Amino acid sequence: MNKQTLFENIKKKQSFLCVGLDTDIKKIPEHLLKEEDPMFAFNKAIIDATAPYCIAYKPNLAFYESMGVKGWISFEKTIQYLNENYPDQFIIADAKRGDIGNTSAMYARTFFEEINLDAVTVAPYMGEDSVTPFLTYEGKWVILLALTSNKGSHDFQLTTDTEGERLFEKVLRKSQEWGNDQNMMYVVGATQGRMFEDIRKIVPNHFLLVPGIGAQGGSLEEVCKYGMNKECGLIVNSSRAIIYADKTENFATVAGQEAQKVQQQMAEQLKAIL
Ligand SMILES: O=C(O)c1cc(=O)[nH]c(=O)n1[C@@H]1O[C@H](COP(=O)(O)O)[C@@H](O)[C@H]1O
Repeated sequence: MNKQTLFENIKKKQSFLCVGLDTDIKKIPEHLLKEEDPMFAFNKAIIDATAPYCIAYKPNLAFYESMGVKGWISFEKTIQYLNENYPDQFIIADAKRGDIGNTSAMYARTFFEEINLDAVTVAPYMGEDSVTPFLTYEGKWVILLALTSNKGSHDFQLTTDTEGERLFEKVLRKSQEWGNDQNMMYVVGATQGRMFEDIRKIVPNHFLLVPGIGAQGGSLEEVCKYGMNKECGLIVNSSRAIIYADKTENFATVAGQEAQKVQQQMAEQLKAIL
């Protein structure tokens, strides 16, 4: 999916919500455990209920890989279900990969050839040759970790070099030599507040993937105030606050209602640019 189509979908849906499919077998409603594939059954119900209110889904690979082969099958079935039934959804593999060039090429093959995803999250730490193999696919996206939502972002990302440049700023600046706003996005945590101002000085036109509203307490208003650009430029993720809002047989309906609440807040914010 290209950037223009993504923005068209945002305008159409009045939403820039990404529902995070962090499907934990220990947290899904008990009645699903008797299904042949409980993780897929959960995802399917969540997707059907939330799809009108979001423009993207982000399955986090850790949740699937922790279940071994079974989890990988649930992951593949979920992607296939999305591709067949909701082709306008932007699908992100939250995998946080990156390795020496030939290994990164294998990761890219996994997510862009073997399984048909739009984007994959990539850690920039190993540098150019670890990122560029993901960028050789037309219409696919690399989402580079820049300034993450967690406490540990202070350990490296927010530290400053001798010239006063912070590490996340170096990531934003340097990576523009490898890709552009048509094939690269950046992860910026919703918990980072006013830092979005500094980020927009370096990458005014790129889309940002923003996790951290909901369970991690980040503010959607603040993200929009400092991070939104004229093409929205934001895909804001919420996982636990939506998918585990209810643990009863009614879970999917409640997840849909939670997604709709976020969508309504987003529609308000979009008035500033539309
Ligand atoms: O890459 C990510 O998506 C990510 C980066 C980041 O800085 N912080 C962050 O929370 N995430 C992911 O975003 C999701 C957040 O989930 P909730 O806190 O439940 O909404 C999880 O899948 C995290 O792994």
